Amino acid sequence: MAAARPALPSSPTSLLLARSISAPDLATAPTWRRPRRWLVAAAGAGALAASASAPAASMLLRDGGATLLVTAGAYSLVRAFDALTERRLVQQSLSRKVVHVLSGVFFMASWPLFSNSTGARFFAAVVPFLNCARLLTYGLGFYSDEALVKSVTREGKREELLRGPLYYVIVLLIIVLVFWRDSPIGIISLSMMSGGDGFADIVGRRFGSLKLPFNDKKSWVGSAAMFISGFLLSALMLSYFSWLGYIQVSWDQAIGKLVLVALAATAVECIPVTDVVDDNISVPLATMLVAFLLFGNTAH
Ligand SMILES: C/C(=C\COP(=O)(O)O)CCC[C@H](C)CCC[C@H](C)CCCC(C)C
Ligand SMILES: Nc1ccn([C@@H]2O[C@H](COP(=O)(O)OP(=O)(O)O)[C@@H](O)[C@H]2O)c(=O)n1
Repeated sequence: MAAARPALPSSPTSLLLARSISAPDLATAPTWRRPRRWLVAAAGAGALAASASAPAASMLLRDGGATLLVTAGAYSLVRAFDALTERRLVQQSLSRKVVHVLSGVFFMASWPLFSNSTGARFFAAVVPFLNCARLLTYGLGFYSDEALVKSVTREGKREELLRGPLYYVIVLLIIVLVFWRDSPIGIISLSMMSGGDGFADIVGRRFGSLKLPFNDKKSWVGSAAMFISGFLLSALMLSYFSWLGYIQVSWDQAIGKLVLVALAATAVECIPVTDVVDDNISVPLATMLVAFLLFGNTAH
């Protein structure tokens, strides 16, 4: 009586495995040549795991690639302004502020490069984290990076890296981890810090002859530039993320709320507390508070 034929495995890999010993051989093959049941089961499990984790693998690949790309972008931005400052095509104080504006805006604009996985924000957070480490390393003098110092400091002193620039990048890290791209609070806070505060300096230094009565270091024009650029950039970035489907914006209410948030951020920026709290801390914190009170966690 012919020996009972073992049931052929059904999953793709185990079929492949079994095919290496064709079906008729299975019945007559000596025991040592029959695939062990555990081996067939393991191969089947592997095939199932591989087919189930394909999307996860592609997300991992996408997030890893986006992290590398944005990190390279950050490095290139600083290098570009180092070259412009070196060739005296851009003043050092202007270079710092343009890097201040562009790094926040470009970083926010890069967020859709990352996948929809729950871990995507942690990949995005790697970029400000690496720049934190970079600013600390060079600001504390463990190594020197003249390009970085020239493009993001006013007086070319490495210790300056440990104040404004470091606070700025820490705020970027917090915004990515806490709010990410599906909350208007982070988008508006980053817009006010990068666009608002950045243009307040750029415009105020040039045209700000009429100083504020309560703060002779700031001007009416600079504060107006803060309000207008912060409001416009916030509206632009809310539109960007809304258009991409990350948030829903009810513009009939959002515009009025954005005006109030921009007013609050501008008020905080112009009060004379810079000696106590850096603008890169006070402006985003004030914006987060007011945006949370007005928007909650939705942009309605
Ligand atoms: C100069 C900066 C802050 C100083 O502000 P303030 O004291 O003058 O008010 C900004 C420092 C930027 C930092 C060196 C680089 C940050 C890069 C960012 C995390 C990612 C940008 C990516 C994008 C694609 C360019
Ligand atoms: N509201 C403002 C803000 C800045 N500014 C001008 O920009 C310069 C730098 O501003 P700031 O001290 O806020 O600079 P950061 O602390 O943002 O780097 C000030 O000394 C003013 O000349 C202004 O005129 N009005």
